[in-house]
Amino acid sequence: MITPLPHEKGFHVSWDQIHRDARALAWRLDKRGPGPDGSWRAVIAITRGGMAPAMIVARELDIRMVDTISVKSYNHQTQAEPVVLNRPDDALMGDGEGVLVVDDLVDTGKTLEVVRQLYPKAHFATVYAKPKGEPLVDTFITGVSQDTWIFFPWDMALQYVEPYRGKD
Ligand SMILES: O=P(O)(O)OC[C@H]1O[C@H](OP(=O)(O)OP(=O)(O)O)[C@H](O)[C@@H]1O
Ligand SMILES: Nc1nc2[nH]cnc2c(=O)[nH]1
Ligand SMILES: [Mg+2]
Repeated sequence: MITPLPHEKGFHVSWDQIHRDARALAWRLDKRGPGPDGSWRAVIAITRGGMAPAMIVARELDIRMVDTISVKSYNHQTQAEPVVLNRPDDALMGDGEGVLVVDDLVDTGKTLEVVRQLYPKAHFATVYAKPKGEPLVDTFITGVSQDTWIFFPWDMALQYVEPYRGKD
């Protein structure tokens, strides 16, 4: 078990924001693949957080070959060693050349490290990146400080909040 780091700040991402940021990621990756026309062979989502961004990237870049690699690292905010629970066929993946691997974020980089070992020639893209994980990611959109916990819309619900005057 790895000791959890304190997260002093929260960065709350709405559906609208993740949609915009995942689109920006797709546009940045457009025509940057190793295909003759700059295309990518496939999009691989790192589940579960990478699934929504990977879907948006695949849609924007018109890539129909989409698969998943299942990696579990965190239980809520507590980190453990990443475990690969399921992965695509080796026939599709090879060494990863021409494949876009997408995740919602890179934090310590442990998850990407494990997937990179499996597919060293793949291109690794995340929507958000914390400083420790930046060396592990090839393309990302927004940098977030290490002491921030990112809250995604699929982990949240709208809630009643007391009026400001009603507190104390
Ligand atoms: O860079 P790291 O420190 O390894 O952390 C990043 C990973 O942690 C989260 O996944 P998590 O294991 O919580 O699973 P989930 O995607 O199913 O929520 C996130 O979606 C990344 O995949
Ligand atoms: N939702 C979420 N999952 C994570 N896994 C590692 N870091 C984070 C984070 O900041 N937010
Ligand atoms: Mg994840």
